[in-house]
Amino acid sequence: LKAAKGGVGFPSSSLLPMTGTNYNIAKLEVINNGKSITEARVDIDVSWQSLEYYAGIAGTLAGQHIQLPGGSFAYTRREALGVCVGIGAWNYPFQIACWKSAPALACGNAMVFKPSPFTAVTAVILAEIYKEAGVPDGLFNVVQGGAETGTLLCNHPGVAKVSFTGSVPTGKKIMEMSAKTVKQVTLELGGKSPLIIFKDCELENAVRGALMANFLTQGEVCCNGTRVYVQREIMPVFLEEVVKRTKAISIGDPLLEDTRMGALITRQHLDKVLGFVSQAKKEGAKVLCGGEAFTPIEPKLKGGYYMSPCVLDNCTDDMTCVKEEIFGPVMSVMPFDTEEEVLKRANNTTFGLASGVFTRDISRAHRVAENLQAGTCFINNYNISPVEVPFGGYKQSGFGRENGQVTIEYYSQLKTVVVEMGAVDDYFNC
Ligand SMILES: NC(=O)C1=CN([C@@H]2O[C@H](COP(=O)(O)OP(=O)(O)OC[C@H]3O[C@@H](n4cnc5c(N)ncnc54)[C@H](O)[C@@H]3O)[C@@H](O)[C@H]2O)C=CC1
Repeated sequence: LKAAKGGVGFPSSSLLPMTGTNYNIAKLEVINNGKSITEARVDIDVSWQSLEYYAGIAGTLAGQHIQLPGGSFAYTRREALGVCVGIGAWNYPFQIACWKSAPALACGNAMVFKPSPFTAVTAVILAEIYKEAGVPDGLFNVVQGGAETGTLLCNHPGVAKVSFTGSVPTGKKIMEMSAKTVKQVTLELGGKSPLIIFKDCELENAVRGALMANFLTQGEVCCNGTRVYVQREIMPVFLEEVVKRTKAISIGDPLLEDTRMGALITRQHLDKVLGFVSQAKKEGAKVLCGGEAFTPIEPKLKGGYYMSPCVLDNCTDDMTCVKEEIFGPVMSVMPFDTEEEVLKRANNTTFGLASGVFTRDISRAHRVAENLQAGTCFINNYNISPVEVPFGGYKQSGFGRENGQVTIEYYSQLKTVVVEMGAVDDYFNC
């Protein structure tokens, strides 16, 4: 691992060259996960930005001074919670480890991080980086394992908080286990987010946005906008463009610079995603492109878990592909007529992680953003997650936030200190 890592230290400029520490971590992330090197590099950039951001915030943590009658006063101290557990999913292994550990350490906590067993490697690299940067032993720890290890961590009486990224069913279990000793919990769970495209949109951007909303990391992105609602008048031209571009996505060796879609995480997951496409066909959806297992021409990639990105037409709100999280490169497209109607349909889900709207009408854009029941609404773009901006869900997509200043609230607690400057009341007359 050390050899693969190459260099030492955190860079301080934005997007780095294709050599050096970041590139080597990105390469390992590709091997870990199967995503393209281009995306992995962005993940690693976002990760070090998270470390720098919270390192900067650490020195600004402060309480409040509150004047009371008679010269007395109170003040608040922002204090650490103690040992925090981070449990990660396999889609953004290094980034999730950074998004959890950076605010945790900045608030003075220790973290025990458990990566997904499918992507065990890069969290260890993060531990090595912390060590080389001077973090004392024991402050950031990586524990490997699956559900059993996660269960032990969540039940441990010495743990103050669990921050979890993963599926809704596991999130519910984590909450139940944490309740036994009243641990604080942050849950970043799944989604089935709506992307609403109005007829007055800038079409080129909307089409690019739909691709951004569906096909990053082979579609294995929790906040993806997989329910694409398109206003009826522009449906034919939208479909033509989106299908043309989806067919042009280069699938194959994720370590090559030109590749834009790599392999899914496991054979089992690939079969599950392909199963969703078959089910969609049975329920009446029309496959406009993709949705099949894909074999790249390079002999070494035969047997890899590749599939062609899929656009489904003729979808209706009651179909399985529209209701359930697929977590693969499958976009379901549906027509709508009015704003009121599409908002009702968009909100008719138990999830609430993200949402998006494309329109040139600024009043409508903000009205739609206000009325969508989701933790994030992207206007005229999709899947942009700068570290300064809070990220998290509504409804069964979870609670608590990652990124942004607000995350400090989720990794610290307030102590109130009350100071009496006068005499204590003789309340009991004795
Ligand atoms: N909201 C968000 O930010 C994100 C959500 N996800 C969601 O995660 C899912 C895919 O990721 P997976 O790794 O398959 O999810 P998962 O829920 O199966 O596993 C996530 C993590 O929890 C651990 N785990 C599993 N059972 C556990 C238990 N009983 N107790 C404690 N830990 C346990 C796993 O080992 C893994 O580290 C998708 O549904 C996706 O939507 C994924 C990435 C980001």
